[in-house]
This record gives sequence, C-alpha cells and structure tokens, in this order.
Amino acid sequence: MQQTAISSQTGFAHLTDLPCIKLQYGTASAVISLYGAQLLSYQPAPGKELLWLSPKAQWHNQAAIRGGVPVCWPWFGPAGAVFNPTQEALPNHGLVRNRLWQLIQQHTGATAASVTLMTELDKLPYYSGSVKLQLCLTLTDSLSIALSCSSPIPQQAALHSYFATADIAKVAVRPLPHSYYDKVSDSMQQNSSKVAQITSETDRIYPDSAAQLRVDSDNLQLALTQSGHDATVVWNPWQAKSEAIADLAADSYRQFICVETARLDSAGKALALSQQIKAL
Ligand SMILES: O=P(O)(O)OC[C@H]1O[C@@H](O)[C@H](O)[C@@H](O)[C@@H]1O
Repeated sequence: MQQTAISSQTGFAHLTDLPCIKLQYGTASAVISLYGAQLLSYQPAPGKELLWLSPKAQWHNQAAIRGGVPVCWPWFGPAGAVFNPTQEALPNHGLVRNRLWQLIQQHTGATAASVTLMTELDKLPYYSGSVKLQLCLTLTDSLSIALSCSSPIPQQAALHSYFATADIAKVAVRPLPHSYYDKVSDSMQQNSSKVAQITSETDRIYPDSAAQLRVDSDNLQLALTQSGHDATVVWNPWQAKSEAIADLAADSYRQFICVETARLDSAGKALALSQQIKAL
C-alpha cells in the first residue's frame, strides 16, 4: 500500500504566489496550478521530471503559462468562425488557460490520489448559457488527466503536454498515422514512416491517431494512452520561433516536445478527453 497525500502549495519553480496543489502517491508526485488547471510537474520518482516548464513562463497579466499541460478549450489554435461569430480579437487556444479554477473534490485512497478542478463560464462568444468544465487529475503508478464538459455545445479541446527532453534530436513519437496536416506548409503530407522525429519547425495534426503512443528520447520513455480524441498534435517551434516567442528562450526548443491529445471536431456534443502518462 502506498502513502497518498494532497496539499496546497504557494508558488512553483519561479512562478511565485501561484496557487497550486501537490499530489503524492508513494514516491511519485504531481503539482497542478489552479490558474489554468495546468499540470506543472509530474515526477514518477523523486527528481525524475517528465514535464517541461519554460524558465521564462509567466502567469501575471493574463499570460498563459508556457509549459506543463495547458488546457485548450473551447477552441484549439485561433478561434474558427463557429466560435467567433462577431469576429472579436480572441486568444489562441481558448479561454481557460488564464482563469483561476476551483478545487471541488479531492480524494486520497490506498490506490490513488485525485483532485477535480472546475471552472464555470457565464457565456461564451458563441453561446449565451453558462457552461462548466471539469478537469480530474489522478496520480497512481501513472498520471491521468481527464477533461470533461457535459454541455452539448460546439467545442474543441486539447491537453497540450510539454514533455521534457535532454535532446530534441533524439525524440521519437510513434506510432502515428502516415497522413497528417502540416500547419507549417498549410498542406496535407504523407510520411512513409509511422515515427515522428524533429529536425525543423514541426506543427502537425495527425487525425485518427491511435489510443496508445510512445514518446522516447535518451532520458524519456513514456507510454501515452489517449481517449475521446480525434487527433494528436505534435509541436516544436524550432530555433527561429523559439527566439520570437517572448516566454521561450532561444534554445528552449531543444528541451521539449509537445504531444497533444486533441478533439478538433467542433460538432455540438459533450466532451470527455483524457491523456494518461506512464513512465516506462
Ligand atoms: O503560443 P501558444 O498559444 O501556446 O501555442 C503554441 C502552439 O500550440 C500548438 O498546439 C499549435 O499547433 C501551434 O500552432 C502553436 O504555435
């Protein structure tokens, strides 16, 4: 039987004053910020950090925290026409990365520690009713993040995980579909291999991706299990974009790979999206 615990924590890394919750299960730990319901750390063993957090990440002035597992909702990327009928200036990746979520449930048992965070939006730019979004984090011998919304409204979502790597050149994500939409060239592309390796700016949407993926590099062997998704996004900004993005350092691109579990179909239906991360 493992010891489990849940405690409040103020601040994480250089993000002073940030309200956070720490979960422990035996020697494994996870830290989630109430700001954005953003997982910031997952250590399956002490000192073995699987997630990357930018040394230049900020959370003041409405900034979205760069790193960990941002929650993108109710749209992914720039707001499409269905989400933005009046063509306002709307933020990338939706509306919940810079909101304070509420802790509504916590549980420690012999087999897991879990917390549920909730945020309620009174209206959306395309919907006038109120909508509740929940994120449940469960730490056991793996970590699961489950995002749900029972309102059958148009909604996209992504769990935008930044995984830490010692060397981006050694990262491999597999198995991925042969066909993908390449956002860099704005075109569909075919890869003869089912493995994605990162040698330049990479921004790819793989529709109909598998439930089970592996992410490997020299310091990282992960099994990802996804559900409720219709795509997996693989993103690395490479050098020029790393230099151009204010909360990345010039060499940050060498240190992370984003593998994102996404639901991009915006049809009006409830949402249940999850990503489980297990160190191998
Ligand atoms: O800077 P943001 O809003 O966190 O987005 C980062 C990246 O997120 C990825 O999911 C997108 O595919 C990229 O196009 C985007 O640049």
